[in-house]
Amino acid sequence: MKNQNKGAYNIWQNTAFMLKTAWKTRKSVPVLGVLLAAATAGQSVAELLVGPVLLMEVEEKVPLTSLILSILGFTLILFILAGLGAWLKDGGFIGRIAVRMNLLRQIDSKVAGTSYPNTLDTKFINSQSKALKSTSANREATEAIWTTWTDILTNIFGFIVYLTLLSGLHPLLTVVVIATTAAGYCVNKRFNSWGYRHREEESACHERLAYIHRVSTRRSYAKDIRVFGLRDWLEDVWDKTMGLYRAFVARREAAYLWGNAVDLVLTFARNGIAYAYLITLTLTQGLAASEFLLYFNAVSGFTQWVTGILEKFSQLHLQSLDISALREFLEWPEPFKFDDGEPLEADPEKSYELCLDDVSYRYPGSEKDTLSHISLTIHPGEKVAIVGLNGAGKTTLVRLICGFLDPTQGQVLLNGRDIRKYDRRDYYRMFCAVFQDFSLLEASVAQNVAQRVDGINTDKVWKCIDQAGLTQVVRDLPLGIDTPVGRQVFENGVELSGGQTQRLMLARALYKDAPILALDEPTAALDPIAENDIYMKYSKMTHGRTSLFISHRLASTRFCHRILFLEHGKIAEEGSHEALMDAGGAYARLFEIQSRYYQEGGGTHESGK
Ligand SMILES: Nc1ncnc2c1ncn2[C@@H]1O[C@H](COP(=O)(O)OP(=O)(O)OP(=O)(O)O)[C@@H](O)[C@H]1O
Repeated sequence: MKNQNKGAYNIWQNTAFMLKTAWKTRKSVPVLGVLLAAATAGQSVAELLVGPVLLMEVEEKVPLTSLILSILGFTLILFILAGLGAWLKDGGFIGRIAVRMNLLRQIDSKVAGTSYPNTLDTKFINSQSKALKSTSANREATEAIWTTWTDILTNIFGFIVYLTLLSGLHPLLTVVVIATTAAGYCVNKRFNSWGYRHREEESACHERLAYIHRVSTRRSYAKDIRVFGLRDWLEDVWDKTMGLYRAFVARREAAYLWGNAVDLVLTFARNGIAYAYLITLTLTQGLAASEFLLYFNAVSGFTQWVTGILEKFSQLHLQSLDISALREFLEWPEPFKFDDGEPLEADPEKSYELCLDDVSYRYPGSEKDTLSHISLTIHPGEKVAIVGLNGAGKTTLVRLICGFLDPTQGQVLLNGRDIRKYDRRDYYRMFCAVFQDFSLLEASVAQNVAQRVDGINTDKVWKCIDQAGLTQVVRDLPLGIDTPVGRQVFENGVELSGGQTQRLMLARALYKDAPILALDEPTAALDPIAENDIYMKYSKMTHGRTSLFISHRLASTRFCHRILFLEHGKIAEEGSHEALMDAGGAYARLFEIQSRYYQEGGGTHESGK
């Protein structure tokens, strides 16, 4: 485990990373930063010189016209440098945002493409929120680092010019100024790292607050919040978390306060020594007023440059830690093979056999296996149902078959080869799947069906919509297949009912035309007759194709060639519906109970089949 006070990369490595990113996104960003630093330092030097130079001219009694020309010259230089500074600052702004957006996009891409188990891993999720924080605003590390580096360069330019000016004074003075400032920097650095060392605590508060915010504002919670009076609960959790966060911030500020106090004492001592020396020099060697003014300003300015350099490096250190956290996220290890895996071509005309060889699976942190010692072969073209009560392990089994999870023991084989060998993205191309949670896009009907923006085959979209039984519904929409779905992005978007959405998902699965179909209870929200109708439709559409149907409503899947009845993570019974009914075991008992429920309690749908 790496030290939390240190990032995986140092300041220089992170600066190089940002330069590389900027070079690919906006080359102008670092260039404008350097020019801005030169303009700002130049302005400061001009401001330093204006008083002493004019005073010297007065002392030397130069003609009035020369004096006026000097004043005008300085005014012009200051005007140009200030204008140039403002122009460079504005010019770099958009570029800096573009670089940050590039990194944000990389985070999105990592999240969307990462190995599925990472998405269930709390450490990955925490790392993700740190990475998101570092790219979430203009003031955050990935954008603020440019300002910090510009400030450092400004201070270094100023430091060099002022050092040259002060070279006429005693070298010990320069040593004292640098030494006290450096000591302040070291103390500050120690205190400033407090925030980073306690980032997990801060991140936990942010996560919880963000969750409450999501629940409070998400439409899907709106009804429950009202019916169950969840508002009080939400407000309670929010208040308690805010209390924890406030306490955290108070501790952090206390740590920073100590750092600032030590720094203040050192600054006081440093300036005191410097000014005492200058005054002694004036009294003993009789410096001219213009020289006194120049050195006086140079000494105070010089300390400011040195402090500036060290303070900005301290700030850069914090920003570097944030950038390190971002890079660690982007480089988060992938347990699955992607580009380094063997390619696999999904051919709907080819036969595929899926085999689970003594497969067990245990969720990370769990004390027992969710699935244990499952051995199963799904033959090409076979329709297999996986049924069982809630929590039996059906979804977990589908996750293993679809390659979202790898077994903790045993192997999943496709045509006899361990699926871990393949590029996982290629393996996913083998499946068209519909899961319990729909992933409806805020996009047009056609884009939802084809899952792409360009190159949509509209004839195929209409065909799939027709097969899914949605033709009339889509024809009645204002823009047909171009009608946007959902109202979060589009004002004129349409809201589809549960059944219509289900059919749209069916059309999407048909459009994908993959060799294996997996349905994980996508019909849970539908009534049994609608569920049966949908399952039969899927069955018909995917005729001859290997298919998996998961349901806890046993009647929905009795058309399948084989039914696996899952209990406590094991295949308790297996066979056709008729064979299982004849056996009179747990499946038959559950089927009777469910049939009775639908006949007596829920309605007459099951009896009607
Ligand atoms: N991400 C997870 N981490 C830990 N345990 C999990 C996770 N997902 C599921 N489980 C556990 O695994 C067991 C099986 O869950 P699974 O979702 O596979 O069952 P299921 O048969 O599909 O249930 P349902 O019919 O309710 O969807 C449950 O006890 C569940 O709590």
